[in-house]
Amino acid sequence: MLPDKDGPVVGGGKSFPEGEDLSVSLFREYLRLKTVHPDPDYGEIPNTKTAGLICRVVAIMTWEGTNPTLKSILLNSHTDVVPVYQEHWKYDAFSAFKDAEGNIYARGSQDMKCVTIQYIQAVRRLKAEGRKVMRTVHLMFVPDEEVGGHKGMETFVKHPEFQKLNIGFALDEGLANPGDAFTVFYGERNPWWITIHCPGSPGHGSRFVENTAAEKLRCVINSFLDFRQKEKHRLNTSECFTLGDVTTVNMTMVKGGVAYNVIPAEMDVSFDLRIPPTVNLQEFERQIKEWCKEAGEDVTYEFAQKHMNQNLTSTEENDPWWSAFSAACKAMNITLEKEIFPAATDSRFIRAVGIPAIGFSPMNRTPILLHDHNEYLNEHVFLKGISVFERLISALTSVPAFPDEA
Ligand SMILES: CSCC[C@H](NC(C)=O)C(=O)O
Ligand SMILES: [Zn+2]
Ligand SMILES: [Zn+2]
Repeated sequence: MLPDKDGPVVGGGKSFPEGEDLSVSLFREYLRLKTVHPDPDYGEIPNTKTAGLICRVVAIMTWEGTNPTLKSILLNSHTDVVPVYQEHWKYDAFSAFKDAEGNIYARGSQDMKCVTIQYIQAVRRLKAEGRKVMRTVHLMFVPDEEVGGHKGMETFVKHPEFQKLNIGFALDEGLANPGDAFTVFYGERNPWWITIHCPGSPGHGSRFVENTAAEKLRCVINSFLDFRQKEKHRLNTSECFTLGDVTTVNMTMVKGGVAYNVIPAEMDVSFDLRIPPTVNLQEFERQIKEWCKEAGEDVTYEFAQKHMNQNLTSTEENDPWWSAFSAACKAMNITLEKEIFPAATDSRFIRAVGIPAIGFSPMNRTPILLHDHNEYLNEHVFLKGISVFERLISALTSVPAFPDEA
């Protein structure tokens, strides 16, 4: 249940700084909760901690529409945040310190505790104005997005409780935009995390042993990094490309060897690949197979992540959801920049079950600081975002019934 009027929802009974907007106080209060990996505290669930169980909570708040049989709107946000290197922060990363310019420093201030509170406050304001919505709104708070979403959204989208929500359209996180425009994401690159195993002949470190693991490893690394160079060049020489339009390749782990003078029997290398939805994934895997074959005998690969779904959310003007979203932004004089999200969010699981989803965190004139040291968000940008969500929620909940919903 959402409260009807302004009043402390989080941290009830606490006094907030005098003169501060209540929404800002609630935001800072939420930032102080340590939902940080590797041991996020998702709340006090009786007996789970004492029983030594791992607690993963999905919370849903519902604002029922006047026509609850119609498809609903999902406002999704994750509750966890990534760890910090506290020594590199100007302030305690969980104190939500606000400086003289109104910049609020905290882990999660951009990713994505701001959006969570903005959703809640937008709904609260609409309700306080006595507004009714035609389509039902669900606010969903999910754990574990930052560690791949396996025990969070990936599992939950397959649950009957999720299906019962009858979601027609979803909003989820986006990224800040340093300029005046706001960025919206209508798709994501597929993450592939791959390890290549290079076995070879062992022997004494003083000899020219044939068929060594290192020679194969070198060949594999060259193939992947040559491709990386080409993609980087493609990005840097095209005016209209963003990171989401090219494949990134990063070598992130190398393993192998036991001593200076023992030629190892195996060396392994791992890569983080992010592949745009326009790439033919089967062909790309064939290319990887070819690189392994060229590297030598018995070079094999295995995936730790291999996402194959390439669903995109329509941003055509004749799409009713997009048309409502973009018209609301136009009415607010907001310029939108449409992009493919370069990393992976919970939207990929939502799109994979056929629900259109837009990644949107309303933060313009803000440097992209997610996962970075000194992540911050200005309170005025944060407050503007609440008004933006008010308009968007009104517009999306008013999308007329489709023929199949009547
Ligand atoms: C592949 S699961 C990991 C998810 C993580 N998401 C973000 C937004 O950093 C990533 O893209 O690495
Ligand atoms: Zn996030
Ligand atoms: Zn994140």
